[in-house]
Amino acid sequence: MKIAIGNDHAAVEMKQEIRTYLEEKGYEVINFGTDTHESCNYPEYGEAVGRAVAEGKADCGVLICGTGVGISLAANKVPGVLAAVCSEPTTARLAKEHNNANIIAFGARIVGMEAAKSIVDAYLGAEFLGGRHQTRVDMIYAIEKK
Ligand SMILES: O=C[C@H](O)[C@H](O)[C@H](O)COP(=O)(O)O
Repeated sequence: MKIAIGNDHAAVEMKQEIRTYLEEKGYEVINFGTDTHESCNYPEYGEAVGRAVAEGKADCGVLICGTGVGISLAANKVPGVLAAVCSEPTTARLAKEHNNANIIAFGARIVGMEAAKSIVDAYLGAEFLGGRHQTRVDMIYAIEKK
């Protein structure tokens, strides 16, 4: 499974640790940066990860900025992306089970490292449940076509 990962300057250490954590679990991680503390603009990284997921270059994505909000907003502008900000594991699990989110986002200034790992684990361990949830996800994608 390929996971695209991206972040801004607020989340360099957390990205690096989550990247290593995922690689040690056997996932292939495609890093879109940033990898420096120089102030940068999160839309660039949200879009890059969003496009990688939407184009099938990655199976899903992980985005991290200060709060997870800005970088997920940017990713959600890419057609085909459903990026969900999650600050705890239950929401992360349900973002997959109910919403079929293909990107999970969180904030390095909001959650600690262990919580971040739990969020990622909960998301990656979940399966989309389909059924009534498929109907609703289809409705979300239909909004892109209006
Ligand atoms: O939603 C946006 C993110 O939290 C950014 O990481 C944050 O706005 C960056 O702020 P600053 O440029 O003050 O480090």
